[in-house]
Amino acid sequence: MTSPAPIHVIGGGLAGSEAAWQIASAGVPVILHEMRGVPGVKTDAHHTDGLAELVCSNSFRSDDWEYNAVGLLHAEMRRLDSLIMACGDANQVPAGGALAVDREGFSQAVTARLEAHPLVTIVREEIAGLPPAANESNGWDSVIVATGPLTSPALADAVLQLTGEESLSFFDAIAPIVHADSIDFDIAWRQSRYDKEGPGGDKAAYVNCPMTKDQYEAFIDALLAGPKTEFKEWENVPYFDGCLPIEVMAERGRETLRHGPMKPVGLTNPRDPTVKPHAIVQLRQDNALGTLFNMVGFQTKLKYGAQTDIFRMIPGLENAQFARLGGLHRNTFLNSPKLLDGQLRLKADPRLRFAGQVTGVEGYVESAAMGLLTGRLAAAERLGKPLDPPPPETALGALVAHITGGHLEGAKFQPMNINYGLLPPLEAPRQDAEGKRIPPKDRGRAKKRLMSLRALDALERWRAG
Ligand SMILES: Cc1cc2nc3c(=O)[nH]c(=O)nc-3n(C[C@H](O)[C@H](O)[C@H](O)COP(=O)(O)OP(=O)(O)OC[C@H]3O[C@@H](n4cnc5c(N)ncnc54)[C@H](O)[C@@H]3O)c2cc1C
Repeated sequence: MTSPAPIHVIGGGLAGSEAAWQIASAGVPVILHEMRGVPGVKTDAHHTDGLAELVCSNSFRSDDWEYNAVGLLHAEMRRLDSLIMACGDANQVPAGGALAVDREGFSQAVTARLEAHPLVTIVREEIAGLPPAANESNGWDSVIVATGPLTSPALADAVLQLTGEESLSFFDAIAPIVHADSIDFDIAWRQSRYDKEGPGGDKAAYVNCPMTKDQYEAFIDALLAGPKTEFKEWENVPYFDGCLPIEVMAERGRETLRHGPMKPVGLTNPRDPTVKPHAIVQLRQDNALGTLFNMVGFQTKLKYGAQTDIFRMIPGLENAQFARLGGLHRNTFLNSPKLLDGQLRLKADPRLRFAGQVTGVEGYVESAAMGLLTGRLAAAERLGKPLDPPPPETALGALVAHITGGHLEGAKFQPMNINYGLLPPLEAPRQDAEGKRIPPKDRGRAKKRLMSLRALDALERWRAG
């Protein structure tokens, strides 16, 4: 039997290494192109030539599959023979409930496993533009682009040419995202400014959180005093006027926010219609499922711990659970909901699949997870047995569904971590398996466990075909 033509993977980071492993494991040859290792060529964040280098923290975050969405993603990836998880597990260092790894040992293990695989060829070179034209045997008809948040400029420019101005971002400006079921609707209410109807006919698209003068002043004090993350020298993220960090707006004057994202006009608090709030924080639906809301205009460089403390000062958000916190980073990522199909192929040139952070997922584990999926999808296609992605009840399927379609149309697409809000909602259980009443305070946690069990069950059914 003749061997199938190879698949090319560009970028040997978290996503590309995992994709290459999955392709080779399916019996398909793979050529992995990584530019680090060429003298003088590297990104601003990488320091070594090792594959799957962790550029910052050494943590894969929580390893708790029952109650944490990233822990669930770990569990799903382990069941699908993930190289990144196997090397992470083999190189773990003590970190409580988190999975943290010895970064050098981890990267060396990934590199060694790939180098030793007979179907993997590693080429140290930059692909400095669109991949070459395909012929019958060179394999360039199936390419996975996994070049990460710091994709080399030559390749990023070529993708930009192919997809158009609005399609590739070089920075993210992320406002915090809150789980809808953690908002206190005894305080917050739904209404659009001036009851203006949206294109879908909705006059109550926003969630509004009112503030008195004292609450506003205390909030501004906290914003000004809160610890901020510094930019690295090379990051040099420009502040665009439309998306200034909220604390920078506050620094420009104590009233700036009241005339900007927190302006209290065109809104009436139904519980106190005659009193005009001094300021109002608005949240807008962020995903098609309606389980997540983003804080409008609240992009921030505040440190994560400070964000939760300060944003829980907002009336209605005292018990907010954050699906993700805000940030501003250098980050090359596609407008995936517009550009990619459900197989993570570029609609404008379907021989190109994208994987990793460049697709608009965020984090080591999420990036590797997208590598795992694209590797499997590309290998299945090469073998003439196309595969559907896992169902959205799984963490893997939920991530793909979000970046390729679950993000709300019209809203600006911003990178996303895995979280339970991306999975189809479930009613919080009132009783446990033995029929014992679950107290209301424990129901959210019980719901997460049910969602995790549902996910692993759905994954097994998908795996069984
Ligand atoms: C400074 C920084 C800090 C971060 N810190 C964290 C953190 O602490 N925790 C976390 O979970 N996530 C973090 N992230 C986010 C993200 O999860 C990681 O960047 C992750 O490595 C993304 O995986 P990836 O495979 O998509 O990209 P990468 O791991 O960056 O891999 C991309 C690879 O492609 C190569 N490459 C680029 N262009 C080309 C080309 N044209 N030809 C050939 N090769 C090319 C690069 O050299 C690189 O090896 C951070 C990101 C940045 C930028």
